[in-house]
Amino acid sequence: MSFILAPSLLSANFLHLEEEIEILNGSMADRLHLDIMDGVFVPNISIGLQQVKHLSRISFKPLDAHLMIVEPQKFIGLFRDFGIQTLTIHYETCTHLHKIIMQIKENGMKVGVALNPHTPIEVLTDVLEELDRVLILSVNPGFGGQKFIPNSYSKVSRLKNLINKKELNTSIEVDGGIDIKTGKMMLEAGANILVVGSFIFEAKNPIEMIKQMKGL
Ligand SMILES: O=C(CO)[C@H](O)[C@H](O)COP(=O)(O)O
Ligand SMILES: [Co+2]
Repeated sequence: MSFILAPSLLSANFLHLEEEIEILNGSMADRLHLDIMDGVFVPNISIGLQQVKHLSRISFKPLDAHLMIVEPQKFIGLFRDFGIQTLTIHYETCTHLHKIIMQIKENGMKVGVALNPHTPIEVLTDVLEELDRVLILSVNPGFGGQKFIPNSYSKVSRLKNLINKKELNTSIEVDGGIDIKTGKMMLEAGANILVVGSFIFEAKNPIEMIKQMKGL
């Protein structure tokens, strides 16, 4: 099946990020997923803006930023300057969601909206036309290595139906607890972008694991 594989750097070795990026540069990964956390929207803090700036200089892969931060609109220009290709914001952090979506597009980036596990897909009905992708969180955001929430399967398949009904080609990205088994399930449900963190970085040979996943 043709799909996009985006390793999440969250589970990489943060003491050796440069080497980790070099490994990914030489792998079959399609894109790189950067989890940005603020300790407010989610109970964790990950990488900061300076790290994103430097990572973007050495990555050969296009970069996606998954913003788990309040007031994401404050940082749109900075992420654009760092060369981020797709900026994904959380529905739950945006009072003026439509306005922020348009600001991201005006800044020349592709735009995604992420939904927490408890947030129904219907909240996006009136902005779906504006989106390049919807990110379905299949764990509660904040940490890598969590267990996949099975309800995400029907959520993706309902979203796929809504996208088809509206005759759109919006991408569906799934993030959290993805491995060979859950990844296959989600592709069957209608996802076309898989974000994979711990399953790749905790593998004995991450390059081989990426290759194996690409073969799904
Ligand atoms: O957004 C995230 C957590 O909030 C991460 O992208 C996600 O959890 C990936 O890690 P894993 O594949 O280990 O679940
Ligand atoms: Co993520």
